[in-house]
Amino acid sequence: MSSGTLYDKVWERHKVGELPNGEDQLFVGLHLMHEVTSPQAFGMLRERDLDVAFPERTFATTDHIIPTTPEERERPFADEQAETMLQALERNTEEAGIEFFDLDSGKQGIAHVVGPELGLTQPGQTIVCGDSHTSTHGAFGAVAMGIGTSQIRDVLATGCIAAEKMDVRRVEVTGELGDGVGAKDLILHIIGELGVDGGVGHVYEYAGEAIERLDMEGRLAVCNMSIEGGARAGYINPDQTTYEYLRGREYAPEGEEWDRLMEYWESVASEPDAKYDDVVTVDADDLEPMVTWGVNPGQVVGVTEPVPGPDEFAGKDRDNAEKAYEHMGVEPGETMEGYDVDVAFLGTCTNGRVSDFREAAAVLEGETVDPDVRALAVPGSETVRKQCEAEGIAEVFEEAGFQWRRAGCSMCLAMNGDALEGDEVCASSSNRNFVGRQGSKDGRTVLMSPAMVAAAAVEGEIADARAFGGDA
Ligand SMILES: CC(C)[C@H](C(=O)O)[C@@H](O)C(=O)O
Ligand code: SF4
Repeated sequence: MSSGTLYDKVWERHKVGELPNGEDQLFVGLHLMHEVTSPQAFGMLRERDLDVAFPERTFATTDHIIPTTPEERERPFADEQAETMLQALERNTEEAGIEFFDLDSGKQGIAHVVGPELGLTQPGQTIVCGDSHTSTHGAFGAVAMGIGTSQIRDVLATGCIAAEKMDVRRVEVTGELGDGVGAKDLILHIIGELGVDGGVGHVYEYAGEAIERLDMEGRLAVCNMSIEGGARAGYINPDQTTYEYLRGREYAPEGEEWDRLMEYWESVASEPDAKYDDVVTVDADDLEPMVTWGVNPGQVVGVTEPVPGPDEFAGKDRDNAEKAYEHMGVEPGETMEGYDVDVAFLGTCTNGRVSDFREAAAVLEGETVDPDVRALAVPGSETVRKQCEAEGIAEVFEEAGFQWRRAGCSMCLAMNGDALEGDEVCASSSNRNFVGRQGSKDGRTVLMSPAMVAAAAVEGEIADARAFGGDA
């Protein structure tokens, strides 16, 4: 078992007791909530006549079902199911006294974008949300994990969850990312190397030179996709980059409280002699912009590299590769560069932050979206949207021919009506390329960085963003 790691320290600090089934009872510092997974949990509380124990530790937002055009956001929504879900969240949060970042708050957005940017996400916390991409928040040096409905019920009723402690794998990233290669490329490469199931039973501690050099938004993108590599959570030890990002944010501590917490934050970082259950090394030198060729995030290659052939896989991986070639219509041995694209989608909890839009705007500046491409820019939050509008980034997108939308998950999961049609191919900055993920069973998703999405939008096919002098 690991010891002296941030994961161990934060876990022990929040452990209330051991349960007969071997799990631990863990106190939760921050609980984020969205409309999809919370209604059932509130229903369970009502059945037992229970109150919410720590409403001040829970924050709610609406992201999955929310329309992304101003017209469609008029209430009541045209989509009755979406309207019902939003009303349930409004009622539940109001009755419990939980702060809800609603459409009028100016703070609405994807839970994993909102938490960090408002300073709710802090180092050394235990953070949960009924959403698998809660791993995102680990970028601050927090133990952050997705939970299921019964755990949402438990955290609402008691402030605690029952959880099983995982092994810790240190993912040491050596070397330096080249120009036009960023955090998204790195995490896609890591998942390609370790496999989509590689992290099962583990949390990943990302460390090493290339990780330390990432800014907070890059670190968020890396930790976001931990779950796509099978890890229960992922984190990065807090450092000056973390503290500088956090200071001054709306919900961040101030004054003496800041000093007091800073001592705690510094104390939870992994010890230099910490013991890990496993250590793997990944090299960032010579990495290219990465693109997926298949139907899981681990089926990935560099943009100028050939798609691997069936002989390069064994067993289940080989079957999965065969299925992927067929669904995607890709030829082993060819590169993904030049693969036709119908839709370009920029946003999500992986790449819907200001730096992502800046990166894509650098590619789009003075360029025009291919007339055959439907291009959507969906900020991860209303805060991101307003910041991009203030910086003139939104204008670059609109002038190039992108639709500039309101904040939400949008076409990542297509729960809000933004969806692929037929067998459209989408160049997407999201995190999942599963069959049917973007709302059409024949739809095809190619995961890539924001700069690469912009390049694909302009070319109408997958293209190397480095040719645009894009600054990833
Ligand atoms: C709807 C939600 C429960 C789901 C998740 O847990 O991740 C979604 O956010 C996703 O990305 O598939
Ligand atoms: S943006 Fe996508 S991955 Fe993130 S929470 Fe929404 S649906 Fe899930």
